[in-house]
Amino acid sequence: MKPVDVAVGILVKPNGDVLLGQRPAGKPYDGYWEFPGGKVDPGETILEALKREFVEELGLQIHSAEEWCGVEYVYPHAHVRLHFYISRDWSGEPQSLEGQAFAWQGAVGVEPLLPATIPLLEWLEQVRYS
Ligand SMILES: Nc1nc2c([nH]c(=O)n2[C@@H]2O[C@H](COP(=O)(O)OP(=O)(O)OP(=O)(O)O)[C@@H](O)[C@H]2O)c(=O)[nH]1
Repeated sequence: MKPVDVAVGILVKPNGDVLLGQRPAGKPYDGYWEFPGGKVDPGETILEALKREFVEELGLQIHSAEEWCGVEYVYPHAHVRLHFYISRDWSGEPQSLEGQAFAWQGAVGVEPLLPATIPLLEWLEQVRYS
């Protein structure tokens, strides 16, 4: 399976909370929580995809974001290459434009999380309050 590039954004509030979304019904792993994002379209940079996904899914504008880390994971339905970005420079209030639930979390307490996303939480503790 050829890897698919996915742009994923970790939006951090000044108090350190991060935004998570729940995958809607009908998608693989529906009901699982993830950091918002989606597949990079052909001809698009990862940052462009990130900004587009946040507008489409949540009505949020990301003004700038910093590349943080990459994780590759093979699911039964896909082989993904996740590009995680951190942004503290965004505007708007999240809206559920695709019917998904979302939540700002301090210590991440929502469950279940997508398997590829779980190791990120520990790393995140080291940067979110910096
Ligand atoms: N946005 C996001 N996707 C993640 C995370 N962790 C993770 O494994 N993924 C995987 O990355 C892919 C994201 O693509 P997507 O949400 O645009 O695509 P999808 O599977 O819903 O399919 P579709 O959009 O073609 O219907 C999925 O395969 C998803 O399982 C994460 O934290 N955030």
